Order: sequence, then structure tokens, then C-alpha cells
Amino acid sequence: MSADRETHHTGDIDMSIWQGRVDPEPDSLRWHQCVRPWQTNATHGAALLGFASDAGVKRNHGRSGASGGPWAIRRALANLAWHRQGPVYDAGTVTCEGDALEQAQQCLAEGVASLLDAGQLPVVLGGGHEVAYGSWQGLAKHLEAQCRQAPKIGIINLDAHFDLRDPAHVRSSGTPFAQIFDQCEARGWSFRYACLGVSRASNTRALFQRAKTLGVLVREDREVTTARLDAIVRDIKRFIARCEHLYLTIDLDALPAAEAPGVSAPAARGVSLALLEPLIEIIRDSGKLRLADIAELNPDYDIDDRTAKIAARLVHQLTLTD
Ligand SMILES: N=CN[C@@H](CCC(=O)O)C(=O)O
Ligand SMILES: [Mn+2]
Ligand SMILES: [Mn+2]
Repeated sequence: MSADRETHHTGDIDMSIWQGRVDPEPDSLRWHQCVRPWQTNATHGAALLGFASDAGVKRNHGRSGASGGPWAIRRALANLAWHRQGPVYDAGTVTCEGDALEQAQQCLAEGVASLLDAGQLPVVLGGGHEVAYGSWQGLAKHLEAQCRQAPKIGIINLDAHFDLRDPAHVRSSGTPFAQIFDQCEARGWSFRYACLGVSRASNTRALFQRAKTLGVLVREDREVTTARLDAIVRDIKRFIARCEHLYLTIDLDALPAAEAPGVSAPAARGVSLALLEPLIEIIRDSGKLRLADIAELNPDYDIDDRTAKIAARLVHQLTLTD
């Protein structure tokens, strides 16, 4: 993103959060020693962009606190060991003021589009899952400027919830993929959505029906097991083969409450990180991943930073390849 846009939308990039252990031995770097502030024309790498928003969760009657997510994830990332060759940048944070969610999502979209234009892999740190509507719009803006034909964007959401609620009632953390569907319809683009880890008990019949109508690839939490992992992997690879570009969005409430207590709606069952990681690696290594985000971390309800550590490990894992 240009310096002007960055200053306007994300404020100054605060690098003071990148602190941690310094080991005296050679080849012992950690993230806090390697992350650089984003600058226009920086060499290609991954760029972290925060989305400090509580507004979607509040509108969805959830417990607030997700706006602290971007900083909690950065703090947990800071001390992780550095194994990358390529650079990682901190591109600042878009802050949602009060209930001004639509403006914040627009700012996020501009930030994401600018990073994509600059050849970066944006990794957006939420924020409630309303982050997804801003993230996707950024990818759409970038691709619209690039492609003459309708881009085939696949959305892979790891989530206990569809987040396909009808936005005609209220636009919230429960509606982003229905809003994206509307955008796809308006543009004449296909809507390719996979939602993995869905809890039947936590989604109404209306939502299951909408998912069916929209042709969503659905795998419930109880289906994502070690015994069925090969079949799920096949399903995901088939989904990926039908797409040109992938957007991976991870709602931390896909994980069991014991692994991820710091969310608005903790999962009674959930899918373990041990099962999600191989799926994430397939998506990462597909050559089609353009954008990722991590949603719903609520540091106010976290225990011993468990959820923040999971979020940080996911960012680490997603960016491990170069
Ligand atoms: N981001 C989505 N959240 C869930 C919340 C469910 C709940 O609070 O129980 C949803 O809307 O379905
Ligand atoms: Mn969600
Ligand atoms: Mn969820």
C-alpha cells in the first residue's frame, strides 16, 4: 500500500510490540528480530495487517473483546523462532471506530488490495469474522483490476459456523459470506465456498439450507477426524482444482474450547489444531493462496494466551514456505 494510504487508513506502524527473547547463539533469530515495517516497493513477502474490530461481534450479540486480537497475535508471534527466507512486514492496523464497521471494512479492503498490488501475501489479523468481508473485497478489488474475465476465487473457511446469516437483518460477524455471495452475484462471479469444521448444533436448519442452496462444500466437525482425513484432503484438493485464487479464512472457534478458549463462541467439540494443520498446509502449498486471515481471537477470554499462541502458530505455519 502507498505510504499515504497507509498513514490515512492504518495510522503509524507501531513496531514497539515486536519484542522478545534474544539468544546469543548464531542462527537463533525470532520473529521480533525479523519483522520489518511495511514500505512501498519492499521486496515480495508476507505482510501482516491488523483489523481491530469488535463491531461485528457486538452486532451479532457476542461477547466483545476481539478488537484486541491483532496485538495479542503479534505479541505471541514475536517470540516464535524464525525459519523463513523471505521477509515479513508489519503493515499496521485498521481500527474500527465504534460501530463504523462498513467504513473500517472499506479501509481494510483498500489496504489488502494495495498489498496484493505490491506482490505481497496479506495475512490479516482480526478482529471478529466481519474481517472476512473486508479481506475478500480487497482481493476482489485487486483481481478486478488484473483480470478481464471473472476470477474463480475459492473461499476456504475453517469455522464452527457458516457465517451465512441474512445480511438484510444486520451486517455482522455472522454474515460475511452471505455478503460476499451478494457481491459475487452483482459482479456475475461464481461463489465457491468451503466451510470445514461446522457444528450442526451451532447452526440452524435455515443456515444449513442456505449452504446447500449456495453449493457450499460442507464438512462438519465430527467428520474431520484422523480416520477420514484422507477423504477430506481429497475433497479439498478437488475444490482447489476448480479455483484460480484461494482466500483462506480461519475462525479460531473452529478449534475445541480447551485449545481456543479466547473466542466469542467457544466450541464444545471443535477440530484440533493437529487435524487442521495438514489441511492448512495443502492450501498453503497449492500455489493459489493469495490471502489469509485469522478471526475471532478475543484476548479478554483467553487462558494463558492459548488462543493467541494458536493464532500465532497458524501465521507461522502459513508463512513457512519461503
Ligand atoms: N461469527 C459468527 N458467529 C456465530 C456466533 C454464534 C453464537 O454466538 O453462538 C454465528 O453467527 O453463528
Ligand atoms: Mn466465523
Ligand atoms: Mn465461528
